[in-house]
Amino acid sequence: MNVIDVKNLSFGYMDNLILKNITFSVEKGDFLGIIGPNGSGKSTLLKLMLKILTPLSGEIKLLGEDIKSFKDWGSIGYVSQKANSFNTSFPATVEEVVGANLFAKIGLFKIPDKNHHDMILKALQLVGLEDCSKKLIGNLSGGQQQRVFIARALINNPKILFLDEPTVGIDSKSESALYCLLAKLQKELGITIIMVTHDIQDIALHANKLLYLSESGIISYTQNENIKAEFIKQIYGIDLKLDCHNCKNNLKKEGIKC
Ligand SMILES: Nc1ncnc2c1ncn2[C@@H]1O[C@H](COP(=O)(O)OP(=O)(O)OP(=O)(O)O)[C@@H](O)[C@H]1O
Repeated sequence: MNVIDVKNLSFGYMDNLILKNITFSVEKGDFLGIIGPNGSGKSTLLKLMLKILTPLSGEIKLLGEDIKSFKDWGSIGYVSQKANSFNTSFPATVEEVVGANLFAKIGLFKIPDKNHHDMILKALQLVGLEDCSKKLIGNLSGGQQQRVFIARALINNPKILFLDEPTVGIDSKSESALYCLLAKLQKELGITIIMVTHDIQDIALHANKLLYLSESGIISYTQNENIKAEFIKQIYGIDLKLDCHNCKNNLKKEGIKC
């Protein structure tokens, strides 16, 4: 089943056309990596799929429904690029940051009840931070903070999780742990993952589909898991070693369970 269908999509800011006649689809449980040079429109494409922006022309369907009439936004999780620039000196605890996404459900001035606390704890358990719920967000590492933002996006049990450059500013160990977490969400919970990134090596290793946006606003797209290295070679001219065995060994060495 397709959870996202994008057909002949075009978009521009003022008279600057960024995306030209783009068509692709994403199936339930896919991990789609969106790659491409700076300014090619990757974040813009995410914002169109999240209805933050409106297409110039073309069609977007989420979970089988036209985005124009789509209402089930609880099924959609989003970790924006701005999560990276969240003011972490703000005196909020981890559970308050994660619970912020519940206010749409419980109302801004209502106090969360036990059920809501359980939802927060479950989201924190998914990202392995259940012991940090009372800590101030500013006292966590960059990688842990990124996990908190993912927990916030997971709290409503989304079917699709969009992430915009979630590995910016975190070290390679935290980055590996993040990919482990995403694989867990994809494989164990069946969450469809759409991630914008510049990490060609890691995304080619972990995503099962890749979409490359060029500077001219056109996409190249591979749905074939077996030709990801070939796809990257054609676009970037570099040879990638997509050796998952090695990657797992490295994670083991770093003490990360995957
Ligand atoms: N609100 C805006 N108004 C006008 N132009 C914009 C706006 N947002 C983005 N752009 C322009 O649209 C183009 C695509 O931007 P976008 O952020 O989608 O690219 P990107 O591929 O995500 O880039 P990066 O890899 O640097 O994050 C860029 O040229 C950018 O300057």
